[in-house]
Amino acid sequence: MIPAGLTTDTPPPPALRVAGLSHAFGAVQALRDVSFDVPRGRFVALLGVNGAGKTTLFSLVTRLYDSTSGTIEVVGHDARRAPGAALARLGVVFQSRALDADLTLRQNLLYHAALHGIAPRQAGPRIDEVLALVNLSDKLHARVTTLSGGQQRRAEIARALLHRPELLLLDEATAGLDVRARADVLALVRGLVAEAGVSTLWATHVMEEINPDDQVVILHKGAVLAQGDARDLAENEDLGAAILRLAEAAP
Ligand SMILES: Nc1ncnc2c1ncn2[C@@H]1O[C@H](COP(=O)(O)OP(=O)(O)OP(=O)(O)O)[C@@H](O)[C@H]1O
Repeated sequence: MIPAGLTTDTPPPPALRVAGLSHAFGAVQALRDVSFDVPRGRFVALLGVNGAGKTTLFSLVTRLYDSTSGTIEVVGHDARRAPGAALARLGVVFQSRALDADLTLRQNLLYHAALHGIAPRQAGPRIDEVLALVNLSDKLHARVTTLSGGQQRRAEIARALLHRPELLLLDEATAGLDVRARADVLALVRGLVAEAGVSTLWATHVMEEINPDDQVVILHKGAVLAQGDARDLAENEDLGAAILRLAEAAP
């Protein structure tokens, strides 16, 4: 007999669950027992200075490297046991460029649509859809080289959204942009979270990019120093100390 008000339904899995994840490059321990969740529909900031392990973490989640200890689940799908299902729900914007600079935006996106197995007939409308989401509809036939740095980043985000992922990973997405373009890209991603419900893991070393409503995971020397709501930063001594240590460690 189930008491009134309770149900047997299990809660839906988070967009991303990382549990006990470790990774070494030879003698270099890049990640140590890292655990955190990205809840559905949330913006989670992964904060860490250079070398903290953010890119290694992304490489493991995207299966660029095999994870041999710990687990990674994307919307409940184990990245190791069911990589196809996990990767289908994942969109990634890496630090390195993913678009061919000499091709037009349309040519680039058609190519990536084909890589994702999107049928040619569906690709056109899907490209229009993602370019509208990143405010680049008027650049469909522009060559990537003619776009500004901020527009190129937005185009990379459009590419990552082509297969309608539930989870978006962005690795230092504002790196190399001027102040205005940084703010535009960040506002765009926050809009995707708020309006399209895309769960997001935003890796950064810039504390100013974090809002009080965000959840924060602080990664330092491969380990999670602290995690929690950003608004608790001022009151939470552990988190405050972690931020301080992080700032002191920054180059
Ligand atoms: N392919 C590799 N071979 C050996 N060591 C590596 C390799 N990739 C990363 N590392 C090391 O692992 C640690 C974590 O690096 P990682 O690139 O993940 O950090 P990061 O937080 O993404 O920093 P950055 O923003 O500079 O890329 C560092 O000590 C780095 O030197």
